[in-house]
Amino acid sequence: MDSTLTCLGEWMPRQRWYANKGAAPDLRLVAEWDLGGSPDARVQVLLVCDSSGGRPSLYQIPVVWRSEASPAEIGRPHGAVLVDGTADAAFHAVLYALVTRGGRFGGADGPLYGEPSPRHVRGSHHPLPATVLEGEQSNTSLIFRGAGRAHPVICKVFRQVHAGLNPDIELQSALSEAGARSVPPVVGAVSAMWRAPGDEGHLVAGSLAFAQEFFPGVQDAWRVALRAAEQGADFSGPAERLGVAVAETHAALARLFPTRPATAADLDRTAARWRARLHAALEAVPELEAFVPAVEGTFARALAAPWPRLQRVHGDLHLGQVIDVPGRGWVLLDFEGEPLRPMSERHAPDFAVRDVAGMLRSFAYAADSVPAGSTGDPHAWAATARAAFLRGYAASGAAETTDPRVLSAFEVDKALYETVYEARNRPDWVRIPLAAVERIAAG
Ligand SMILES: Nc1ncnc2c1ncn2[C@@H]1O[C@H](COP(=O)(O)OP(=O)(O)O)[C@@H](O)[C@H]1O
Ligand SMILES: O=P(O)(O)O[C@H]1O[C@H](CO)[C@@H](O[C@H]2O[C@H](CO)[C@@H](O)[C@H](O)[C@H]2O)[C@H](O)[C@H]1O
Repeated sequence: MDSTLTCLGEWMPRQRWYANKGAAPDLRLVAEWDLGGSPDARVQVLLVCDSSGGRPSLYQIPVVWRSEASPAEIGRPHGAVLVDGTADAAFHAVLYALVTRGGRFGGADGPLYGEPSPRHVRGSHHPLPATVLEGEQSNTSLIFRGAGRAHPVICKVFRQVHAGLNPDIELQSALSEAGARSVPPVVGAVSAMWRAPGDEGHLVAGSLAFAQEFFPGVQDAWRVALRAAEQGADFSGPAERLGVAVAETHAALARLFPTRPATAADLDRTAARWRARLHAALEAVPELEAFVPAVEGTFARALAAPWPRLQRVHGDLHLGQVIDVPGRGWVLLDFEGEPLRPMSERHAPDFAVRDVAGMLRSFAYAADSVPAGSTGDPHAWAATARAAFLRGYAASGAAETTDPRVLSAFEVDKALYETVYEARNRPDWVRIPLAAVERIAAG
């Protein structure tokens, strides 16, 4: 009869959030918490360490143990029915209570606890059943539509978990508390303490879930921009407002968290990371070899230019991370940074130009995704959106503008990151960042 870990090992590689695609997971249980439920639906949160990749990764797997078959079944360890908690109403109810009302559950090494935000108005209502947000997500988000006057809530269950406060929670909570309207109001969070899977096994605390108000009926800008690019419809108005919103968010982050001038050591570290990404991209997509001299040239020109200050940033800004909310304006989501970057780097002050470059790459991504034969000229569309975004960013006067040589280098670096990301997750899309590197190389 299969064990729980065997069932998880067969199920995890089929999940979008499983990072080490192509390998069989090598799993070890690190922590588990019993979160109640009923005798027919026992709710647990498991932390499992996967050592199949180069670097061990710790995954959060909420589960529900049921006696009857379920459409969200993971497997049947020891004859019982093990269900994916994110698709099960019993886990939804516990999660909603944790983020809106708080609570604490003991574990062998430390507790799992929920904390509502001090600004969140606690409701006594019961949520309607949650739905899982569809889409290509690194995590799993649940939407609670709520009853009565309660606001809908989106709760992101982090799949890869790390010691320390998740930057998504850290940055968005600080911005929201400072009154920024460019992030959704915070509802609450879930954290836990566990023994780190390394040799020393010391006790650490980390984030498991983050809940914010959900804006219903708003499409993410990727879908909106893609449609505009397909139709050749002008996007310069929204792009310019988006530039202003990103600049104001950068300025707010620079007020809320420490900033410092870039030193020679920062430039060396950045250059080393650019080169490491170039090598990773070459391994994933050997066709890039022909463009190496041009890429190296872009890096060298940037390193000779003046550099901006370091500060906390979004870290993975693209059109899929922003929504244009009627009556509120542009809202930025998901401040977790790039999923392929180590968490220690994502917590550190960085260059705001990384976000600007990410958004510029995204306009180009939309243009390169337009099916052949559509009306309009997608590349002219992207050029107009790009110029409008940069105009908004500079005109707001809120944030530092960066030397164009430094911006170009961050754009190439982002395209190299995208090459690796797409090779691992969506191989059919690799042609998009590859074409970008080729264009940059052609000058
Ligand atoms: N507060 C919100 N209101 C409306 N839509 C949201 C909200 N938060 C997230 N979304 C939608 O969910 C998608 C995924 O959320 P995100 O935080 O980017 O998750 P992930 O870290 O898994 O990529 C976003 O692109 C957006 O479309
Ligand atoms: O949203 P995530 O933090 O999970 O970001 C990762 O996945 C993104 C794709 O979902 C990826 O973004 C790339 O594709 C987008 C279109 O789907 C495009 O808008 C972006 O410009 C492009 O980078 C992102 O790089 C990755 O970190």
